Amino acid sequence: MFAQVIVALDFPSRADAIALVDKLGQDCSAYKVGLQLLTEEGPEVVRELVGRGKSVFLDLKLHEIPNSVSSAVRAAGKLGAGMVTVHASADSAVLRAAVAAATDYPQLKVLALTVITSLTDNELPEIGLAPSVRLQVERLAKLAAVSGCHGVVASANEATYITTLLPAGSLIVTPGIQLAGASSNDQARVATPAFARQAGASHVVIGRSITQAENPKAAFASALSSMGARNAG
Ligand SMILES: O=c1ccn([C@@H]2O[C@H](COP(=O)(O)O)[C@@H](O)[C@H]2O)c(=O)[nH]1
Repeated sequence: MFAQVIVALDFPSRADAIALVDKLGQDCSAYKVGLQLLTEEGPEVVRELVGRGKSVFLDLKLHEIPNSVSSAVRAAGKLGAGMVTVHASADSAVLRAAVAAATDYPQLKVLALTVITSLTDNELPEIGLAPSVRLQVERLAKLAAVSGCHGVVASANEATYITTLLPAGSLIVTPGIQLAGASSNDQARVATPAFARQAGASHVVIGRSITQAENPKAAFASALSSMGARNAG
């Protein structure tokens, strides 16, 4: 299976985001909308992407009481989002509420966020988590599985063992992807697209390596070709 590339539209405006979408054209079919663009522009930008036939990963990183998470997941489904994120550490009741809310929206997949890719073993003690990223990811991936989530978000470095913890066909979505020669910026658990694909990621999320590249179309093509894929589908 080819891993699909999702380009993160971390932009301050709709105009900037859509300019990038226009540059990539038919090559890219999946985009991530996160807190910056959503807060700046509201849900209309998601509707616009969906209207253009793009698949939208709405990265809300929900961590709330079950009723609020459930309502937000329904709102994501109504917008036509294809994926939405919930912090796995919110607990199994919250994850189950998210999955139940998504059942009315067949296109919508609930992803449980395990450990954010900017963290390493060094930061976990100060936030009261398991002593290693590996252990914390394992705990939360198992929780996601028993709660019925469609997949998880983790770094590509954990993807291989995550595949042994989740039901077959689960999504493993990996941010922290670095193209050759690009900076890792604030990411800590980084990997190349080729590594992520080999490790079993179903999707790679790439932001700045593409959006801030001199030639975003060429950067996107290089990510695809390094994974042995000919197109985004
Ligand atoms: O653990 C996580 C969860 C989400 N993200 C998001 O992915 C992109 C990565 O952007 P880059 O510019 O390629 O670093 C960004 O939108 C994050 O919010 C993540 O990085 N790690």
